[in-house]
Amino acid sequence: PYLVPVVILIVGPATWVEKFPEARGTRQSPVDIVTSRASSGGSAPPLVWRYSVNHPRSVVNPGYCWRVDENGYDSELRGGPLGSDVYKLQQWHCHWGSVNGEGSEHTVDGRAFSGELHLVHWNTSKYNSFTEAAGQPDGLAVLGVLLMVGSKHDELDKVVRLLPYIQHKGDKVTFSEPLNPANLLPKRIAYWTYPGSLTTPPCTESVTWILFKEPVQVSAEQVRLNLCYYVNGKNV
Ligand SMILES: O=C(O)Cc1ccc(OCc2ccccc2)cc1
Ligand SMILES: [Zn+2]
Repeated sequence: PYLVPVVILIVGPATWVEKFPEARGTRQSPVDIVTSRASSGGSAPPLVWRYSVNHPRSVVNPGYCWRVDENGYDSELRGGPLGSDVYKLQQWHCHWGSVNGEGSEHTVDGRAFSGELHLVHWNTSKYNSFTEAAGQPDGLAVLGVLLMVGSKHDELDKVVRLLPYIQHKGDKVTFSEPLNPANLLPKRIAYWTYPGSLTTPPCTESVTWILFKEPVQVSAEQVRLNLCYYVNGKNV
């Protein structure tokens, strides 16, 4: 019998460990949140945040989904699991799936959501730059917001309506319409938190994850707009 050449093509997360040893770590994200195993918050102080609203922001196509850069404008996230350090919003971005209902990074009791918004903050009490903080175990704090299909999200629409103008990787558009990132968060601010990592290479274990329990609703059209523009950063 002739020998059939067997080529095993390993792509995606399975190959990340080769290039990014951190991906082999013990606090890798995302995870499935097993709600029955979550301990109660105990006496953690309240999580508080304040964001700048009226400043120019840029929406970028980084090659996956989209990212909004805060361009260093003032903001603060403190309290909750963050000890006495003050964190600042660097950027926020989203993760969408290619099939509705399967886009989130985290799952809750095995259930995936249509998408997940990440507001990425860095520890300004201890570090001098985002890049420096991104390499430290207490360097980053990411607020995670689960997205489900429902009514249209007006604040998020300020970004979604710009997507047709950044269809290719590297495209960027700047807008000055007032936008309050706090309006992207759910009404109820109960959350799960755990020490984790970047969910994309270099998978550095530098993220304190804070995932809100209450999903936020976005319209089916908003999901479609995200899906049709961002499947692996290529416009489709
Ligand atoms: O939100 C996430 O998925 C985690 C995450 C957080 C921050 C992040 O920043 C990318 C980055 C990391 C290190 C240096 C420069 C840029 C990339 C991913
Ligand atoms: Zn993310």
